[in-house]
Amino acid sequence: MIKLPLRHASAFSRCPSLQLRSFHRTVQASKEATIVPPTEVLFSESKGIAETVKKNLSANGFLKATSVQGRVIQEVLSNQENAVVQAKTGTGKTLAFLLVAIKDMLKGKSALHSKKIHSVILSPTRELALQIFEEAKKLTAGTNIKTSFCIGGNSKAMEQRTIRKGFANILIATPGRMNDHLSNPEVRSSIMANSFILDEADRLMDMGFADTIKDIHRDVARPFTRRLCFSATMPPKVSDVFEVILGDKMKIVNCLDPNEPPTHERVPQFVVQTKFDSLFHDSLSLLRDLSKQPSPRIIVFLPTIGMVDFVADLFRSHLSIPCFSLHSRLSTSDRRRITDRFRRAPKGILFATDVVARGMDFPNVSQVVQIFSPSTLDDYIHRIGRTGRAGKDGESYLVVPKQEQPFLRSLSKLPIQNHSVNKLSDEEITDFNRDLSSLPMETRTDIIKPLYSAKSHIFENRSQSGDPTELVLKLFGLEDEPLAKKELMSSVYIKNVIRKSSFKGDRGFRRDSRRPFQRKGQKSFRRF
Ligand SMILES: Nc1ncnc2c1ncn2[C@@H]1O[C@H](COP(=O)(O)OP(=O)(O)OP(=O)(O)O)[C@@H](O)[C@H]1O
Repeated sequence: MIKLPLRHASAFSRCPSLQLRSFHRTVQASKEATIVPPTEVLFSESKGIAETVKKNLSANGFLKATSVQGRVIQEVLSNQENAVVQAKTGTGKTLAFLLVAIKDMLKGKSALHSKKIHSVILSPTRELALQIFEEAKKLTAGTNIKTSFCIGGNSKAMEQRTIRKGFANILIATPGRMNDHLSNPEVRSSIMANSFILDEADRLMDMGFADTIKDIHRDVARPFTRRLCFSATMPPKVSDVFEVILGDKMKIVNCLDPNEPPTHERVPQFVVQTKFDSLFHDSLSLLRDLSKQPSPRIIVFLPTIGMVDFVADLFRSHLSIPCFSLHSRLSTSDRRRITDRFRRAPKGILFATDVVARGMDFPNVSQVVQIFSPSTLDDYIHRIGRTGRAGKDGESYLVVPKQEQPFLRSLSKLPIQNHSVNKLSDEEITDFNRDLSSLPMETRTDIIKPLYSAKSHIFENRSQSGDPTELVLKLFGLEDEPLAKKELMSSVYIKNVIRKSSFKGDRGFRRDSRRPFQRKGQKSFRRF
């Protein structure tokens, strides 16, 4: 039980970055103290929540606040302070910040008939922005509060009309599209923001959006605007950027018990370590076994857009369960359609990139499977957070080649157990390999190149991994295709990896998400 001194964040130094750095140190340091869980908070008895909103909460089955919601109601809703809020995945952070946005808006009676934008909420992905929009609509039903969204791929003209007509008191947006709109003076003059909220705040800073976020903050925030940053992970490296957003005074609400892992104990975590050329076979065998459970709803994360389509198409005919694939190269309408179909499917497997790794709240996801490791430990935490939400159970499987030991070492503090899959029979392997080899060589070679770039840390230590081109050629059934090897060796991805692998020794696993080819300080526009 840790009585975190964090509740008196103002006791920290006036310098916010020191506050946040102290926050990180304090959370780490306070091992021996005791966490005081919040008292049970019933929405119906909470101050600062409008009666209509209370009715909407009850109508949606939300009677009691979760831990983070209770802390936000008690420590943030009741004042005007900026705040950084950290809580585990799937614990209701969205509702927590929406309650603040609505309360801050209703504090001035004028807001009830206002045509202004009183709350700007930024999300790292279109899917998450739409999900927050749906939750905001439920909460504000029956009030005069209008909610809208601005996301890439949506009609910009229609969004501007919505803003001009005053139908966006709460505006949920992705950073790029929000920044576009802010170049329009009419949009800028429509903003009277009582709150500026960053959901998945560390991701927003990490995706190379930091400068864009600062630009939006400059155009949106007024002296009276409350700034809020929410996430399950707050790596120290974001402290400096937060300083620009949060100003010189902030409340730090940390719901993580530093004596517990940042993941959910009710979600057992397994790792399947395979030989490189058995990665597909073992992944398929695992998914086959998981598909036999009563209501299998599985999300499979893969490292590149090409791998998502390739593996989904290759596995589909070997699995007896609907398979969906989702990534950022699809149109917004296709992304919405696939997201909705998986959300409603009684059973199915969604193969995806990290486009759904954060925030996405698909109901009753039974397992998360990751084929190859994610880029960072935080990404691992967010990905497995797609299951075991709202107190439900789930399972997590990480299927990696033995060359990914450096990443597994970074998971050493998490309760991960080894798992052995039932091996495919020789006949099943022959059947699978026949399908694999029937795919055009160019298609398979094209998939390998970005995979090389995404997983180059595996290959840099050639003494451990062997000849990396041989490994991946064999995985894709191209070991006997000299043209494929020639094509690979001539590609820039491979040249960079081989150049970097000339450095001796195990470069170890990267602690941050900078791509291996990124020069220090280069923006990381991670596409997923
Ligand atoms: N008070 C509540 N009572 C019951 N269920 C709730 C409550 N608040 C939220 N939920 C449900 O919990 C689930 C997770 O909520 P939400 O997506 O906001 O989590 P999160 O903390 O934002 O997760 P992530 O860190 O992954 O973004 C949702 O299905 C939501 O409807």
